[in-house]
Amino acid sequence: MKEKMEGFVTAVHRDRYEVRVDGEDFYARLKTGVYYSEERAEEFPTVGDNVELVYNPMGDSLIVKTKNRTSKFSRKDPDNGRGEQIIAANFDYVFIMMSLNFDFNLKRLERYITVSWQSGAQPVIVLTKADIAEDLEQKVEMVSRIAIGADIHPVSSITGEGMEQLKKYFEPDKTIVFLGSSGVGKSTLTNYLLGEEIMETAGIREEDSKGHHTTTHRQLFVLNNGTKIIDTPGMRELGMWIVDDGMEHSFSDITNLTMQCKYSDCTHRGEPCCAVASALENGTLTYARWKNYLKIQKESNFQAVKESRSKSREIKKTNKKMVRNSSKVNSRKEEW
Ligand SMILES: Nc1nc2c(ncn2[C@@H]2O[C@H](COP(=O)(O)OP(=O)(O)OP(=O)(O)O)[C@@H](O)[C@H]2O)c(=O)[nH]1
Ligand SMILES: [Zn+2]
Repeated sequence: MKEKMEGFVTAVHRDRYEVRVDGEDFYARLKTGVYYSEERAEEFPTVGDNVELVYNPMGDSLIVKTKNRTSKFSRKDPDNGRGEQIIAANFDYVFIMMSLNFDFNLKRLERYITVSWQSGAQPVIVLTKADIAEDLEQKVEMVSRIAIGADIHPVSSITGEGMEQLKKYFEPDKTIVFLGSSGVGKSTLTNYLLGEEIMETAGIREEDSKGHHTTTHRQLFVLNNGTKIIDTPGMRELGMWIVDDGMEHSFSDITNLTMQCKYSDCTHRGEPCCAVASALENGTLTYARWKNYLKIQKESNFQAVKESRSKSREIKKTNKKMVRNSSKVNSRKEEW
């Protein structure tokens, strides 16, 4: 008898998945007929995905369905037929972790915030190593100017500062994904919270005793209270993120300004009555933020142009007229 089960993916290996079903872990593989058939509709599962699988008592179970996602991090992947690689799925909060010492970088933070809004989850800014921060207040103030709509928590895993406020995110049934450079203190923070025995997992203890980082093997772990944490190495590479819609959130101050320009097609390059120019002049918008906005936007436009090009190639085969229109749109975008 084939038994169908539902679970979520806790780790992705080369061609094998770890799936947790009712607190028990199973190894599983993709069912070829579903995932590799010509007309397949199933998305490859990633860490955090809810999947259906058919239990196999003799070996690896078979994943037969990837359920719809509530949120996702995706990266451009030219090698993948879909042009997109999903790195994590179904999380509620993105802990954007940045240390308050040498790792502190507002430009990168603006990027992190953008990809977080894009993901569909709520960004939470966690500024680590508050104990060794210079100019703490000043830095928090700088962050608050760019982190529109996100809570900011300066914390220290050494002194415990700020930890109390973080606990509210660690609720049963919530999933938190960690986003941040190597060395910002993700493992230390997790262990700190574990040490307080709010939550712990066997998986973590196991790896700690070997002296390994908690992040080397398990990519999703479940705390005792039911909170899920996703910490995958894939989250560390920031390049090639898909950011299009996220910009409206993360740069909502600039989006609002551009709507106040006199001309609706203002390019903000010297037209009269340009709200962006005035804001730059009176200092309500910094040049650094404006430049970073343009840079991120340019990258995402570039991607949009590339995508519509490859789409138009597909269409070309069947409909030449549509291609003409689509290349018109492309050339307008490129002029920008
Ligand atoms: N002073 C201070 N040092 C910290 C704090 N948190 C972490 N560290 C130190 O920063 C270093 C890196 O911490 P990790 O927790 O390993 O960083 P990580 O983000 O997990 O790094 P990866 O696993 O490589 O992604 C270690 O030497 C920690 O002791 C903190 O709050 N204050
Ligand atoms: Zn303008």
